Amino acid sequence: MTTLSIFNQSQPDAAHTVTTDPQVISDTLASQGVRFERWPTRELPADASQEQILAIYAEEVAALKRECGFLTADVVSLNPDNPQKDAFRQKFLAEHTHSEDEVRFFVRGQGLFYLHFGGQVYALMCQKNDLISVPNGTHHWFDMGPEPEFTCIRLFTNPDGWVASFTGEDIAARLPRYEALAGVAG
Ligand SMILES: CSCCC(=O)/C(O)=C/O
Ligand SMILES: [Fe+2]
Ligand code: NI
Repeated sequence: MTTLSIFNQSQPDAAHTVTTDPQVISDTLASQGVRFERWPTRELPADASQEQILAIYAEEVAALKRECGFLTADVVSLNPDNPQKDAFRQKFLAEHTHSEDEVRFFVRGQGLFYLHFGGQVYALMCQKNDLISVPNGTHHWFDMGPEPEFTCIRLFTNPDGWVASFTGEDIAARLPRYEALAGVAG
C-alpha cells in the first residue's frame, strides 16, 4: 500500500504522521508543490526490454512530454537477482537535487522516495500505479531496498538523462531506511 511517513528533521527516528489515504497523500504533497497521482498500469512480459516498456506506455509518456515539456524517457528496472543491486541502491541513497522536475511512474513493484523541505522529510513508499514528481531543486533521495523489485519510467528534459547534484548533507543516513519503512507500509 502506498504510504506517506512524515518526519521532523530534528527527530528523524520516528515519523510524526503516517497515512495510506491516497487523497490525503496527494493533498499533503500538493501543498508542497509535489504531484502524486495513481495511474492505470498494463500487464508487462516478465522479460520486457526498456524499448518494449516504453512502447507499452507510449501514450502516457507522450502525454507527460506534451504536458511537462519532457524530451526523453527511460526505464529503471531492478530485480533481487541483479548482481549490481547494492551498487544501484547506493547510487540514489545520498541526498541530491536535479536541475529539472523529476517525474517517475511506477509500473511494477515498489520504491521509497524521501523529499526534504521545510524542516520535514516526506518518505513516500511508492507502489505500482504511482506517479510522483520531485520539483526542480528539491532535496531528495531514493531507497530501493536490499532486494529491489520495481520498474519505473523516468522522464527528462535534460537530453543527458539522469544528472544529480549531491548536497553533501547527512540527513539520509539519519532517517529510517527502506527495511524499516517497508514494514510500516505493509
Ligand atoms: C525510481 S527511479 C530511480 C531513482 C531516480 O531516478 C532518482 O532520481 C532518485 O532520486
Ligand atoms: Fe533524484
Ligand atoms: Ni537537504
